[in-house]
Amino acid sequence: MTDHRLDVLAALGDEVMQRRQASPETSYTAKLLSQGVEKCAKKFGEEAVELALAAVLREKAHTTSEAADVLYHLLVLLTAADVKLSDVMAELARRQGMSGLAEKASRPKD
Ligand SMILES: N=c1c2ncn([C@@H]3O[C@H](COP(=O)(O)OP(=O)(O)OP(=O)(O)O)[C@@H](O)[C@H]3O)c2ncn1[C@@H]1O[C@H](COP(=O)(O)O)[C@@H](O)[C@H]1O
Repeated sequence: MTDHRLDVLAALGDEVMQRRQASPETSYTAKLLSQGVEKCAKKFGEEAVELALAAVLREKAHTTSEAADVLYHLLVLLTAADVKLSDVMAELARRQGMSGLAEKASRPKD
């Protein structure tokens, strides 16, 4: 079943990408992007830790809001890293139907 609320993620992804052109004075996203991929990666990592802690503490409403922060900061990080959300979705689609164990076994060995 398709949940059309997932369209919010794609729309936010477009908005975040457009913020590359915006002023850091008026846009939080533009401010983060102007500080480079390292700053965006740091923010993403912090938000991910906050999400993990909320989940471990079984705080459902807090986990929901931290997950929203993580998704937003993931979109900012992807933009900073010049990676398209559509390419991430294509990778997920490619994996669909394949067990995680089979996917792991199919990875190239170092
Ligand atoms: N979804 C979000 C969103 N989620 C979280 N955040 C911001 O992420 C920040 C995280 O909080 P922190 O206290 O950790 O950040 P901080 O202390 O301000 O940052 P640092 O000093 O650590 O750099 C907050 O300022 C939140 O407002 C977001 N900022 C923007 N968006 C959306 O992004 C779009 C573009 O927003 P602007 O770029 O601000 O126009 C809009 O649709 C917004 O709703």
